Amino acid sequence: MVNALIEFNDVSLVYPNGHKGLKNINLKINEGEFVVIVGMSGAGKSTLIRSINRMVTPTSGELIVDGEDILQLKDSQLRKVRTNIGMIFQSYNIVKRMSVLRNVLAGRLGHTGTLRSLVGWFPQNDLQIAMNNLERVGIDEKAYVRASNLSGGQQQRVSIARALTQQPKVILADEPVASLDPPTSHKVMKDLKRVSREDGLTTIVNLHFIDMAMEYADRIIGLRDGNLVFDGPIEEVTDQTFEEIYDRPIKDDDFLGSEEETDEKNESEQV
Ligand SMILES: Nc1ncnc2c1ncn2[C@@H]1O[C@H](COP(=O)(O)OP(=O)(O)OP(=O)(O)O)[C@@H](O)[C@H]1O
Repeated sequence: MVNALIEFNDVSLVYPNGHKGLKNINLKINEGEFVVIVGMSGAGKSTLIRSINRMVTPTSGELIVDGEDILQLKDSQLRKVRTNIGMIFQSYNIVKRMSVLRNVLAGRLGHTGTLRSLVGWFPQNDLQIAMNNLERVGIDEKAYVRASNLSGGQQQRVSIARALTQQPKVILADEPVASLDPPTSHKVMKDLKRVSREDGLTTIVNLHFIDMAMEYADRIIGLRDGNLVFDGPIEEVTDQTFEEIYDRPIKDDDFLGSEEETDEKNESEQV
């Protein structure tokens, strides 16, 4: 049976300045789904994603994550829920002066405890989990390299490996490829989709290019001005769907473009 892992019931979020970031959102996301959220800049994509681990806090409604209304949780309970949610950001959020492996091991923090990790002591099992995840995204040979020496695409793979090492149920990815060139963007999205599938993770990704959304989503959620204006499987999505979500005709700029091969070495040199 498919269970809803995440459920928004009439969720709204009003920012302190009075701006309505989310307006009465009703939404169910099932275990194992790969959902892409699309919408114009300012539509509320980040707000929606960041509500799920309460990086921002909705001001009304009910937001159930893995059986708990996270809007009712106290700090310690919230920390527990967050260990089940891996986060991937546009800017990678890795510690550049530390090794790749150390960055990935940070994914074990919720399991191992901060004190142990501060002194750099991780159980052998954690090391194995981290190395295995580096291997899965193809950068295990970089484990002992300083993270600052990696290309953008490689740094984003480190952050994917870190999220996996957390052994979460949910991955939230907020514009994960917005800083990467088109071919690297496709490679990173392919990795993310593959590992999510392999681990049966529920994955929610914000993307702002139509072709990327169409290529990787199982299901598209469209936001416009804080409202949910589309929710359906990829098979039901047409150009017109995007025109309705964007409230304007589609333009060339809405497409990221070519997936053609790139030389990752060149990419490393640029970063
Ligand atoms: N802390 C804040 N205080 C007030 N308004 C905010 C705050 N954060 C976001 N907003 C506003 O809420 C709306 C939704 O922002 P959000 O970042 O969720 O949009 P988005 O769809 O992710 O856009 P983008 O693609 O540009 O990142 C925007 O109008 C934004 O200006």
